[in-house]
Amino acid sequence: MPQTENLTSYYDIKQDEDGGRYVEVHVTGFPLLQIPLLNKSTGFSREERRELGIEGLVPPHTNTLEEQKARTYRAYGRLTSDLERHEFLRALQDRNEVLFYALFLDHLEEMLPVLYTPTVGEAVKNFSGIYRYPRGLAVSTDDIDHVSEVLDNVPLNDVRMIVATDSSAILGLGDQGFGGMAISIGKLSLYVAGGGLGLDKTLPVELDVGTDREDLLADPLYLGQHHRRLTGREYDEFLDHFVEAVAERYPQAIIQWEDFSRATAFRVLERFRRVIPSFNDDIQGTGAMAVAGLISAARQKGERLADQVFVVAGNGAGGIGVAGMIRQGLLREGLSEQEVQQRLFVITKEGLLVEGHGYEADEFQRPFIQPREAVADWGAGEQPSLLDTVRCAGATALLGLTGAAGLFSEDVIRAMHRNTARPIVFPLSNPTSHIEAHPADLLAWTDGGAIIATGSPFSPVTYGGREYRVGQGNNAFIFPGLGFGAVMSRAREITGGMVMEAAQTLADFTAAQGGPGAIFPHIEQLREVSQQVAVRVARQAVREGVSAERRIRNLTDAELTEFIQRHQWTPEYLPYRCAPDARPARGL
Ligand SMILES: O=C([O-])CC(=O)C(=O)O
Ligand SMILES: [Mg+2]
Repeated sequence: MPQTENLTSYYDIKQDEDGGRYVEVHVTGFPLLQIPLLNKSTGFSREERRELGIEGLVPPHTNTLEEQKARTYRAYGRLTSDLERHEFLRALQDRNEVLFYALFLDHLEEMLPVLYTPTVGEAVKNFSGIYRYPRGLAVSTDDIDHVSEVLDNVPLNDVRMIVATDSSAILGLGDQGFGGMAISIGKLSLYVAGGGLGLDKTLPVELDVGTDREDLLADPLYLGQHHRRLTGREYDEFLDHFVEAVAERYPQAIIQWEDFSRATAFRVLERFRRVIPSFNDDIQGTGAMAVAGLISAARQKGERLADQVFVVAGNGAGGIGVAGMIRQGLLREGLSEQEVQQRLFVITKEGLLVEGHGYEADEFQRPFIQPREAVADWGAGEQPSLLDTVRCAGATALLGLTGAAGLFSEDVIRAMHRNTARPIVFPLSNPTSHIEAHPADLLAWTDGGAIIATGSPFSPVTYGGREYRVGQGNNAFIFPGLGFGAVMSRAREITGGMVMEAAQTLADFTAAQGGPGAIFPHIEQLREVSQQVAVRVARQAVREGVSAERRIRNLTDAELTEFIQRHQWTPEYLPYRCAPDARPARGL
């Protein structure tokens, strides 16, 4: 075990006599410049350089953060592909985090698609090729019996938010092995940029249980474990060890489960959600986002959720998660279970989720299985197709979570358009290459009537001389606020009520501030949305008695907002001082 000497932390944030904050660093000299959380690069003042032993190690001229941003943005402007831009920004993050977030927040709309969906999909696929810096924790099958030692190696003392994936269903891209780490990293950068969580409070995790991809297994340059995925008891034990070790090292941490295939997503969530506060982003985050968008879309038609007939294409974690949230939304509007069943249809790869095809074996999709009688008079055979279902059920809202590019064909959309002048169509699969239909086609096939939102970003589309903004229905509008609200309320559990509250907040925000015709807010509003989501989620945690944070129990709404704002991190350079006990390391 390596000696950690007596260093408990690399730095402390302190206050001077006048109440000004400064950073007291315990590490100085060359190593200080190697820690992205602390490195100000050319931003160190003359005095700091002298005191910290880095004179001569950075260029002579001292830059302000504004100047550094301008310089970096100019270099960024010279790049020619999105993957290159992604690598550039990630390299900046691994060098100087304050500058990275300052730049990212200034250019959120431009850079979100580069750091996150859709380009993050490319980063996942190419991860072994672009790997550079040890960001994030790899917990692999080699570590199964000493996960706590592995966690002890993480140089962060107070992690509150972990995004963990086993990479079995990354976006709509399927099994991606170790490359899924890029998703955990990307999601957490949104927690910081969008939610305002502190940099040192986040930990990306790749749970490397192996991969079933032959091409990866055969590739000596692939960086993950070269064996097939663990399954069954071994898999469960692996996760048990991981969760146990997290709870021990970071007792206040929340886990966001990300991109697990349906076979494990629901099981993992149920197994751990009361053991450690956790939620599944694809089931609950995507579900909440979709319901928020559907509320906004129905409102535009002067209707309610309960007036729609929903077809959800996809029975993975996202599809079943969305169906579950729609069901909750409909029940909340006063429909009975039976009425919900008559208005909510799920489509699998084989066709409608209907009785008699073995779907019953999966308890999580059971609530959405249609009884045979319901489709008996459709004249559509044993298992109606998507088109049959849209036509015969009279669908007015269609959501895609299949990863199947082009699934929403002209036939399907025209059939919907016969059901309603304003079909709600959300092709939500990510990245863009896997989308079920393109917004321009959807508008063309519905004479401009479709109400559209996509999971990946799209530029506005012109149809019939009018410009249509395409709302981005991405769980990025939910998870940073949901997670941050749970962190701030120190929630012991993330309840269904908290998730529903996040959805309602997003819908309310869109109505109030999204602009005319908006189904989702603008991406630049991400921080505002996330803050409101965090406040209302924290309030809901108190209401449900799951908040362990005494300080917020009796706060008014305004006070709670103020409390949350006060804890939101924003990128800035604080002055540095050298800790009295700091001992610069000498020589290699
Ligand atoms: O990552 C995204 O853009 C949204 C998401 O969770 C997914 O598609 O799996
Ligand atoms: Mg996901």
